[in-house]
Amino acid sequence: MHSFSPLLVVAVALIDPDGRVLLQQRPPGKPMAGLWEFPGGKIEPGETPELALIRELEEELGIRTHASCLAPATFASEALGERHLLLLLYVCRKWEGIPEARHATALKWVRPAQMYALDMPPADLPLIGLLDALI
Ligand SMILES: Nc1nc2c([nH]c(=O)n2[C@H]2C[C@H](O)[C@@H](COP(=O)(O)OP(=O)(O)OP(=O)(O)O)O2)c(=O)[nH]1
Repeated sequence: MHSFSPLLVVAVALIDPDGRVLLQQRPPGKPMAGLWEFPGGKIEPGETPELALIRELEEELGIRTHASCLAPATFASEALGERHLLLLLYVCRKWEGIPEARHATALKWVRPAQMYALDMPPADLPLIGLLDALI
């Protein structure tokens, strides 16, 4: 029987009071370098999605949030080389600290409609319209 072992990734749309969303640019040397993505990363064994996201936000942006501030929004399902990516997208409007690019090349606050003009990973493209309707 074929065994399905997806790559589980958790990511978040941080939304500011003006309805803009934070994107970060993937650094050189990583797959999909230069593309604009939602902050997040792989869920490590034993982690819940929420704890993985809280950890990634601290590591990547130096901000702190709480599981109760993370609302499940939608997901992406996409072939990724030999693997299959399942990306769980949360939204978050409440955090502590000011995001700084600790891993990314750059950060950018954008409205969902502006995302169509940016290079984003293929899995993210179906998420843009959903975010636009949600915010
Ligand atoms: N964070 C994030 N990853 C995305 C998005 N869209 C998308 O296809 N991905 C893919 C890219 C990667 O294959 C995977 C995330 O893995 P990663 O390597 O960036 O995560 P990580 O922070 O755990 O990285 P590392 O420790 O392995 O370097 O998900 C997105 O919007 N945000």
